[in-house]
Amino acid sequence: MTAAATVTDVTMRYREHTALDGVTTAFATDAITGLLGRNGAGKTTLMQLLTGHRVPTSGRVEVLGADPHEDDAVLQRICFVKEGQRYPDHFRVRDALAAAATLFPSWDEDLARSLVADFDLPARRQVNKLSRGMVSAVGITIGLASRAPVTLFDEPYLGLDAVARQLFYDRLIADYAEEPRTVILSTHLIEEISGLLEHVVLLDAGRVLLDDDAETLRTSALTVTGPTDRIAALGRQHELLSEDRLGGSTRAVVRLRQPVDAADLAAAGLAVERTPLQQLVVALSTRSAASPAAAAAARTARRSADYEGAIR
Ligand SMILES: Nc1ncnc2c1ncn2[C@@H]1O[C@H](COP(=O)(O)OP(=O)(O)OP(=O)(O)O)[C@@H](O)[C@H]1O
Repeated sequence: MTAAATVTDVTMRYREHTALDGVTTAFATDAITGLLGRNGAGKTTLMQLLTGHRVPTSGRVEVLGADPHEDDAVLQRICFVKEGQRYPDHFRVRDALAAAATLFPSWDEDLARSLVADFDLPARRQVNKLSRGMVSAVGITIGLASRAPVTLFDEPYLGLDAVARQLFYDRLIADYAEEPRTVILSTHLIEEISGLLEHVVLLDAGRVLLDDDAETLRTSALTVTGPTDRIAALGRQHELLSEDRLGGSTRAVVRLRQPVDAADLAAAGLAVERTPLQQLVVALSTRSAASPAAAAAARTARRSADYEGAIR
């Protein structure tokens, strides 16, 4: 993998609070990465470091081969779309877009116009008179039309309705296909975007809990329902991330340690389904909160890439 951005052993402290704790990860060039994690996990902080808005307490951040905090040329190639972005009071929509057009060398005016039309944005209205969702649409328009080689969206959908969010996802994937670039997207609406993601970085309390390609993750876990004793037997061979019991039956999210044959599980009276990414993220984050020791062990255990193709 060639990396557009690397983060090496980065710790970020705000006075006594450690927001990021020894984070090491990389963001592949021309890939869409989902930066996931619970509230306060450290996603925005990591994005602020990647975009030169903050300097880490320790560790190294490199974007397009330079320290983003010290390199203006690199900053021109990074677009950061933040939740709740503020604009100068007098700015109309078209002023915000015109300002962005001067900032980003790869700005695509045609794309900007078509997004303004798609989102039904009133170009002459002041941004601070727009609805919350419309302000988000302005940010999304800037993020896409910037065509910046590294584009970060930090929960960019605040107030956007389901139709507008789908429009964002559709336009993102269409434009990315035409002009591949490095996209880092932080969101809590995991299921909505899971189909877009090629890679997932899951943060938990300032640490990397999971760092893997999305396809590997999709095949690394199963949701299995059946008699509790058989699920317990499965748990001796694999890792049960979560269990819900109802009478003598249990439904469990199982992280596979070695390949399993779904037909064998079915023959043993177990119903098997794929685990949606959101459910896997919830199960991993919940387990980590319940048992920090288990989470630490999991972090140092084999990456789930080792389970590639685990479901036959
Ligand atoms: N300027 C700051 N001063 C002090 N603490 C901060 C500051 N910014 C963030 N934090 C703390 O650092 C931790 C990580 O915050 P961050 O905003 O990076 O999380 P997040 O994953 O983006 O959360 P959310 O999903 O809720 O947006 C939180 O505990 C937060 O309270």
